[in-house]
Amino acid sequence: MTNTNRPTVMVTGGAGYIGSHAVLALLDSGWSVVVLDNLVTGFRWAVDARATFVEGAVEDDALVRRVIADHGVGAILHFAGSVVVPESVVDPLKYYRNNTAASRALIESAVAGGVRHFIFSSTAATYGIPRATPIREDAAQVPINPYGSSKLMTEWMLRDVAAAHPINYGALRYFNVAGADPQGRSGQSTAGATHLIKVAAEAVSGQRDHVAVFGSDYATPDGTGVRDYIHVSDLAAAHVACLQYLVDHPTTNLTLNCGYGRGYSVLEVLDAVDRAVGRPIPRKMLPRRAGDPDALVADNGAILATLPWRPQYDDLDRIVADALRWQQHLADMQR
Ligand SMILES: NC(=O)c1ccc[n+]([C@@H]2O[C@H](COP(=O)([O-])OP(=O)(O)OC[C@H]3O[C@@H](n4cnc5c(N)ncnc54)[C@H](O)[C@@H]3O)[C@@H](O)[C@H]2O)c1
Ligand SMILES: O=c1ccn([C@@H]2O[C@H](COP(=O)(O)OP(=O)(O)O[C@H]3O[C@H](CO)[C@@H](O)[C@H](O)[C@H]3O)[C@@H](O)[C@H]2O)c(=O)[nH]1
Repeated sequence: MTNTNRPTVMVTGGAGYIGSHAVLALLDSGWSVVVLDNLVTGFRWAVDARATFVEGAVEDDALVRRVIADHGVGAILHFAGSVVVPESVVDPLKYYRNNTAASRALIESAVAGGVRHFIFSSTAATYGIPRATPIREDAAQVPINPYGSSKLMTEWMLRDVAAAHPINYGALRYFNVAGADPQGRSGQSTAGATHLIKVAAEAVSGQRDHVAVFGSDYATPDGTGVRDYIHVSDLAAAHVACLQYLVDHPTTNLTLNCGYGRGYSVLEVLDAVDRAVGRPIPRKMLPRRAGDPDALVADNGAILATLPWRPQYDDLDRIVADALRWQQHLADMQR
């Protein structure tokens, strides 16, 4: 579709965890989608058959410009990137290349190709250690790792580019994304996961013999880290709502936290997993992991006030159940 109200959407990283759910949400809402992904951590099978798939990198200027022109791309949802915080500490240049520099190239191609709308996967990691929680969008952004810095620089590029060129943007700062498509069409599939709920799901399916609890001396009610877990399908729906807003308000930009505004501790999450499977999954109390803040909880007042988005799956047990079901599906596929 090249109609300006419903432009074709290019989804970078659409073969990855969050991107594949956004592709489903866009397609289910009637948008035309072309996915661009180099499959470094994504999976070709994760891309719904209704979308066009192009294998390639966002920093491949010639390819990206050809895709924009050939498909009449009018909006980009940019999920592609490197996402492992501890890896960013040991290999920061990878993150400045694949997140910051690659995004710079993509944004330049977008401007050159006349793309009018751009949504960027930002992160609560741009806040660093918050002074106050819940965190508002106007809180200081002082990232404590290269991953967060690489993402913050992309937010700055978008701010400056939108002031200079006819493009508007949404910077969506995700809190902790978890769960899987309730219809079982996608989920978190990358091996070697570090995310708590994914790690716990691997322990349930027998791929790990325990879950490590990193730190029990945090300034939180039970001493373990507190996070705001958002169901990936609610997050995907927020992207569709954001896109429609950008199309309807072509001179407005949005920077929005994506979370439920409520935190759960590591132990509360593991209790939910135990409840779901009806047996205790072994836990090992370990020292703190480097760079983990005590608590990260979103103030989600802005997204609720701006978009018609309302969470459908704001329930830890539901998030855990969907994650476990997807993990079982992956295990069955590997058999
Ligand atoms: N998972 C979270 O909790 C979380 C939280 C905050 C922000 N984010 C952001 O959300 C986005 C998606 O994360 P995810 O968890 O789905 O990760 P993911 O690794 O599953 O998805 C990333 C996708 O991008 C692709 N990709 C990577 N580099 C590319 C490049 N240069 N060109 C083309 N494709 C490339 C990968 O193959 C993969 O399919 C990332 O930008 C991440 O920083 C994730
Ligand atoms: O095996 C594990 C894994 C995690 N944790 C703890 O669980 C909490 C959540 O950790 P994790 O799931 O790894 O997420 P975060 O480190 O909070 O980071 C995620 O959430 C951020 C936004 O809040 C994103 O920017 C990052 O990309 C994403 O990895 C933290 O307190 C961890 O210390 C454990 O105790 N054991």
